[in-house]
Amino acid sequence: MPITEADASALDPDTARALAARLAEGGCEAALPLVTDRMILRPPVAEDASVLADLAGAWSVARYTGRIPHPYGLEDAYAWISLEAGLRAEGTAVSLLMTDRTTGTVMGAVGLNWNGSWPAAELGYWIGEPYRGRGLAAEAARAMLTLAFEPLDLAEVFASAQPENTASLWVLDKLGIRPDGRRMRVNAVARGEVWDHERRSIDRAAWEADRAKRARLVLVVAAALVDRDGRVLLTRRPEGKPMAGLWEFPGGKVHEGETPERALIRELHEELGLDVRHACLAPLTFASHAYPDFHLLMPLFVLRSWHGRPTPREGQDIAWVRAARLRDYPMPPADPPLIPALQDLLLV
Ligand SMILES: Nc1nc2c([nH]c(=O)n2[C@H]2C[C@H](O)[C@@H](COP(=O)(O)OP(=O)(O)OP(=O)(O)O)O2)c(=O)[nH]1
Repeated sequence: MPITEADASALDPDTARALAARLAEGGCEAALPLVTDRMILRPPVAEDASVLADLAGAWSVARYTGRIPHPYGLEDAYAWISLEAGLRAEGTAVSLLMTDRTTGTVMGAVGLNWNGSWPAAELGYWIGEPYRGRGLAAEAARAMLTLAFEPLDLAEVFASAQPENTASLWVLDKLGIRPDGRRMRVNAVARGEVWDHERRSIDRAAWEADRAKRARLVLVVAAALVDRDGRVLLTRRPEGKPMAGLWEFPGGKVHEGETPERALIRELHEELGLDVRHACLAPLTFASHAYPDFHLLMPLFVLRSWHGRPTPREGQDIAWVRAARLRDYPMPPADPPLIPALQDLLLV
């Protein structure tokens, strides 16, 4: 639904209350926090003030954002945290910190604000200097689109970026947030300027089409080969393949007309020169993971007996790894959730 100026900002108190309830943290009815492959996106709290002041205090952050003043100190961070808590509680905006899923480190912030533009929301984000170049802003912004169109049921998300801010333009392009022929004015407090920017937006229909494309299921089958010492065979994705260099369980795509078991027997022969019998394949668990352009569904079988010695036939490195050490090997993002099932099986 295209948003016109006349539709905008008709946010009645009941709608705002409903949106605030969906943003409240706690039960599984609530939308927050958001979990992505590498991050937990959660509201800021007072304890975050000093790290926020450090990260957002850098000119490299302030110069491209509208709302962050420069210099930016501890008091500014406290004020922002309390302002955002108020907006979230009243149901007119949500700002979340990008935190590392493993360490909890705060890396940046991402927000939606529909105060005055409802049912459209403005998307904004910034990322601290040490955490750039890893695609984190796009990952966080994608989660915000899901938040906007699903639990919050908004109709459009819009944004803008300075023409020389190529990293930010790349994020918007990647998410399908495209120029919509309109302009928007941004009050850039750090520079004391008013920018007149190309407005970019994505509406619900475009977001749903993109999501449907990315939901295409790809069935891959893989095996955890376990040797007599209880070690697991990992193979390293060779150069030239997507995710080259990461360690994975041997296997591959299930072809048309194949069962997962037949496909696995074929792949283990092609990749490692092994002969495997169907009866030796024991199902263990599965991975279900949303990659940017497809959804992976991957049953994982355990195999303790085979004919032949694993011999890499596609130039890949191989490693026999103790169950307790599996996390030391960088894996595709679909794989780490498989590790606990293997450790339960193999660690006594
Ligand atoms: N084999 C395997 N693939 C994995 C794992 N984890 C994971 O995300 N994948 C993904 C990577 C790829 O996108 C996809 C497997 O595709 P592939 O390209 O390796 O499969 P294939 O051998 O059939 O390749 P090809 O014929 O298309 O070249 O599954 C894993 O542990 N093992």
